[in-house]
Amino acid sequence: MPGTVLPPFPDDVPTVPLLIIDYSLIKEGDAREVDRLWQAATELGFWYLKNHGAEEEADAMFDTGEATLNLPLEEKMKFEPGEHFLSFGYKHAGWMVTDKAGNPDSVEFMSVSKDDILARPAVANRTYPTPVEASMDSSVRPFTIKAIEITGVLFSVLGDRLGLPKGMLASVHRPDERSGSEARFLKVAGSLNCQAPPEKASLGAHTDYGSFSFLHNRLGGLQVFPLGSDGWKYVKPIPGHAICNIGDAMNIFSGGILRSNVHRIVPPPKEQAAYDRWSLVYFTRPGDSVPLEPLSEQSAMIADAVAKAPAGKYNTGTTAKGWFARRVRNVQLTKFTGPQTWQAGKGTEHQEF
Ligand SMILES: O=C(O)CCC(=O)C(=O)O
Ligand SMILES: [Fe+2]
Repeated sequence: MPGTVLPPFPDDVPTVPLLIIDYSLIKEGDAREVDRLWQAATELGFWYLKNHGAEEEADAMFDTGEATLNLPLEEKMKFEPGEHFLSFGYKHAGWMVTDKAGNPDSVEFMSVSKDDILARPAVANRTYPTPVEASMDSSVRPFTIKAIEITGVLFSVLGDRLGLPKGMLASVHRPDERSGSEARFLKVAGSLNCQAPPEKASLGAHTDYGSFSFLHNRLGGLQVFPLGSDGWKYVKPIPGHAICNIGDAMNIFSGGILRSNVHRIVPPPKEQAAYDRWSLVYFTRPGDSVPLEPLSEQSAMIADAVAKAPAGKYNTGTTAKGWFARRVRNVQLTKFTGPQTWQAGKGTEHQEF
């Protein structure tokens, strides 16, 4: 709630020391900072981003998210996507499974399609609750435009380092091509968190479906499982710092060079658990029709990585839209028939936990 003083993140829980990347230096082309970004994207696939210039837009979006997800359940349920949309609209807590045993999640989301945000007043996919529609000009579109701009700069730098022709990554993420890109508000009610054990997943272990996630946290609860680690580690929220991560599509395009790391949400640690957990993310996903295959013909470095990987590992045989649809479909509680459904919804780096 605006004005609520949140308890600090505890200093006695295991955290992952993400690299802090300075966006203003990346924009200037600072060679050392570009090296650090490359290290973050290839080793863990998660990093903090400071000086990104979207701080005010993100704050305004938290207000929009609270106004939206604090609506009565009955009102929010009018915006459930139904069968024909991928994820745009409202997802109630308990709609998804969190693990192969079929335990339900406890996160609710409102996901707003980039195509709707950029098309308003026209409707590209659907409409959203009044607080979202009424804030399109004041928060939703300004935040989205900043997120698209920041993502474009990071992709340009990562594309150069991958040996891709200039504009290659931009061409598979054109804002004017219909895609699964979306701004998402998330809430986990404190009343659910404080009854749950600290290890109970609110959102199960997953990799992100798309290319890149630009995430904003206030309370803890996000955890990452670094490769070779002895367990889950919290990502400590730092004011003004976004949390960025690579998703499956960039992992596939790069033949595995960029990492799409597994993460999950658990109740915020210790005293923080009693509070509602709000978060905000902009997901960049490739254009719907883009084949999800390594960009080997455009980069010798990617071709070499693919040649060294097990045969066919990165050949999905589907488009970005097909990949997204498969993953969303198989995580639904009502479609769950056993561990095989969970397995059928997995992404590039799924491991057993
Ligand atoms: O709320 C968070 O911190 C993470 C959300 C997330 O991982 C997702 O929506 O994919
Ligand atoms: Fe995620």
